[in-house]
Amino acid sequence: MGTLCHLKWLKKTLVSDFHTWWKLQATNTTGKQVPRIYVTRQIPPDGMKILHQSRLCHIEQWDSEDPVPRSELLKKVAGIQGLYCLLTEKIDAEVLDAAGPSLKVVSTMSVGYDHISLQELKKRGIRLGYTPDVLTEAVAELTVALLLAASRRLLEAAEKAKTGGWGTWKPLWMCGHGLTDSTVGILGLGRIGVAVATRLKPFGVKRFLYTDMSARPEVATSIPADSVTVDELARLSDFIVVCCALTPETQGICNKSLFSQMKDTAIFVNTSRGGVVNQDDLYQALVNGQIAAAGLDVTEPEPLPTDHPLFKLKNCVVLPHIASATVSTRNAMAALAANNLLAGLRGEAMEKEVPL
Ligand SMILES: O=C(O)C(=O)CO
Repeated sequence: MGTLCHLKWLKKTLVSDFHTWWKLQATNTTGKQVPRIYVTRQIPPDGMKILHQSRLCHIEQWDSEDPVPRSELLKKVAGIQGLYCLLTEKIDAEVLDAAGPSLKVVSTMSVGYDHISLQELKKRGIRLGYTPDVLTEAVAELTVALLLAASRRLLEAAEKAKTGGWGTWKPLWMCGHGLTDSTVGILGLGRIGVAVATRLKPFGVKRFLYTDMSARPEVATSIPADSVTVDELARLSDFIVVCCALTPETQGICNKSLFSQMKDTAIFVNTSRGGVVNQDDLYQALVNGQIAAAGLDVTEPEPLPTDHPLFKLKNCVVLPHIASATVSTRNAMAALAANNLLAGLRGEAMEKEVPL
């Protein structure tokens, strides 16, 4: 056999061996074909354990802390039945077409699903699982921490202390704004908005206001919080906390109009999605002293480039989207997403499913 022929034979053998191996991988111990799923990242152990122990599916994974490159995702989804994804993956017609008609379930390890085209899923009859509730407390806690960091100038003050800017105790130095007797406005009174209000109440907040797509009297009375328009929220609040989902209605809702009506002592906090805020307008409001300070856990894009003007402002605290980042919360999210995926593959009701 000539060298070329030999190489061709070797390639054919390897390819055929790969197909045999692949078929073996995609069967369970009873020899039955099992669904193939793709997991787009390293996920917390509780989620992985549930997927492995189910023995219900053959798992392929992007085994990295960093997002799967788009080209790799498009390749890997071909022929899968289930997709376990994160908020960093845009799941649109291109991905769904690459997956093909075998795809039955998408499960995202997030409460937000603005990265997924619901319309495209619906068109193809694909079900969607998500992870509400399990992260509510962690996100609310971080929202309070961020609010305090921005309003009491924690990062600025700590930096001064560390770098020799701490001269002596000065009556007018590093003064911020406190929650006692304040009015707090919540944009989006869902589970997280309510949890934030509950946590802020013991700080002595005088009045809670909220704006939502429609009034939510049942939850609002438990705080209590008054329903107002966006303009009233802007004018009356000492603190505005954004807790709404990113939808076509909320895209860019925090803009020049909102910031220009806010008090110049007011603090703006966002732990929902960066797309809710017009960042150029926010930057101008912070630079021009239209508002006192901002705390952002989410930005557009993410990560926010290190040379972004918002990073240059003393009165803006930017965190790298860590609101749900506690060990137990991330494990709970991973487990819920895994259980949703498995339920979907079995054709059963998911614990948390987005109605399409
Ligand atoms: O679950 C989500 O949507 C997040 O933003 C994670 O904190």
